[in-house]
Amino acid sequence: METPDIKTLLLYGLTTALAISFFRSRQQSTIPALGETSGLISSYLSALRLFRHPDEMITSGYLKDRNGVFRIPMLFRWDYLANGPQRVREVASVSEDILSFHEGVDENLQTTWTMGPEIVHNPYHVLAIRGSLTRNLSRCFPEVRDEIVNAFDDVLALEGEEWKLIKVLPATMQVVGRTSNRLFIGLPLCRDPEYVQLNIDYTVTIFARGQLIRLLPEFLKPVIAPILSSRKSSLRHALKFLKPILDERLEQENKFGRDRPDRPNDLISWLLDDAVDEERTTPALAMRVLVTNMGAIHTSSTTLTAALYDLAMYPAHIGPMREEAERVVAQEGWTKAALGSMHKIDSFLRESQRLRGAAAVAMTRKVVAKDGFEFADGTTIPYGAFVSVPGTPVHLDTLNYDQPEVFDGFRFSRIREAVRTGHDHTDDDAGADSGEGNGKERKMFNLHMIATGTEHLVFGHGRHACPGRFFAATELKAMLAHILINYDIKAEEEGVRPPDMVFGLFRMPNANGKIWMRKREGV
Ligand code: HEM
Repeated sequence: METPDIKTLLLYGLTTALAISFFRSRQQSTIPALGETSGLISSYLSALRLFRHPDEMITSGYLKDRNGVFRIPMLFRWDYLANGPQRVREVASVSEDILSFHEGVDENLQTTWTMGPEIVHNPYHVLAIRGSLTRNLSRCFPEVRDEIVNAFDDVLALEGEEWKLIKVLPATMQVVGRTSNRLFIGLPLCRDPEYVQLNIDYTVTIFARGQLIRLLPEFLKPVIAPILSSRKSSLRHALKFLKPILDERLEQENKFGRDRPDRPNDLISWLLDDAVDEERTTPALAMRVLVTNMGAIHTSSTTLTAALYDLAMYPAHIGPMREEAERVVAQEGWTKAALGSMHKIDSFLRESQRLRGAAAVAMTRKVVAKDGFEFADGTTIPYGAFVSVPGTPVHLDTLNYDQPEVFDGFRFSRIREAVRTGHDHTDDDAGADSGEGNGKERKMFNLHMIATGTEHLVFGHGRHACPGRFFAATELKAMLAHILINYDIKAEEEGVRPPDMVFGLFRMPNANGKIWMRKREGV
């Protein structure tokens, strides 16, 4: 079969878009809408306005009724946004058969076609990440640390004490790609530039192909989506690297079982702990490695990039965090437990995520219950619709944070310190959504980088909160501490932070931004 040409694809896309928008413009709802609902053109113009000014528009919907629900115009549909801590808790806790995270991702990224239906219907890799991977972080930390040191050396390639202008995002992608794969697959593959690049590119490919496939009418997908999808070619490329390793590991597992002293402690073993039937094959395992990389690389490298822009923009934070990193490492060495004592570094990363890490919306779910999803107050979201919660507006709400617009890197460590020393007089139940224990204990926990809450949504919240965040926090804190101890850093232009890039509801740090770096004297 021949690949359809671009004109044919555009024609399909346009026809579908028009049909859907016609339907959309007629959709009735009592839930207030942002923008025009009355006509085809006007509703498209509203969708376009939302694409260009997402934060501004969604904030206006949020502030109109902080506990309400409102609709926003997307290209093909109306999405619902639920405001207020009570509704965030409801969305966070409802089961997959009512509000589905995976069906939502499937529709937005066309997972069925781009990665395979088993990723939607049997996401067992999530269990491996939340369980075994997280439990093994302390034990695997020496390898993670070793890779961080080597990767920064190789990628920055700094000589002597000369300042060098570094393009941040490509550098952090390489470092995070290598470090993640040191944990997932180990040496020497984690240092193979082609393998690392394949994993970096995979996410971009999935997003691009997924958007194209989304334009197709459902009845054409079984025929055209496999041609547009890169699923087979990406898998073939991954197998070039992973097949020998996976073949051997499956053979050993079948021969000797899992209880053997020389069983490697890596993602392959953690996946094999839960993989059954057709998942215990080389291609199926290779696909899970790709998918785990997809969750890990871009998220963590954009977080580190944003934090480095903040470090260069607000250099007064460098001294106290450097002092903390040097002191803790001198006392405890480079261990995962030592990172737990780096409160300022943890706080800085959390603050950077609060201001730069949230998109305009968070926690997107698809309503899959046939009767729709009903909030406790009776507000109902219809079957098939998408519901999310506002992201940036929550992080910038004065009800949640003091002077929310201000970057205050030690905002969270200061409160932790005040709670620890008994000088904190704010409400003991503040942010009581996450963490265990009562009062003081819970409040301390809620301020850690990995703590999610109704007022901190960068990792989502509730049953689908990012399972990789414990690893992400470990590697990011170790990376920032390493940078502070070993390098000097300053903005390309003093006082100027490269502007974030915003594409509709997505936000990321500037991909072309640069900072100056040099090796510190005497280290
Ligand atoms: C700073 C880094 C990271 C950020 C900001 C981040 C953010 C997120 C967010 C927002 C979600 C969706 C939560 C929701 O809708 O409730 C998510 C889910 C997920 N993340 Fe992360 N993530 C990061 C790192 C990682 C890493 C390192 C891994 C893998 C080791 C990972 C694997 C996943 C997976 C598998 C899911 C899907 C969870 C599910 O199916 O229930 N993430 N992440």
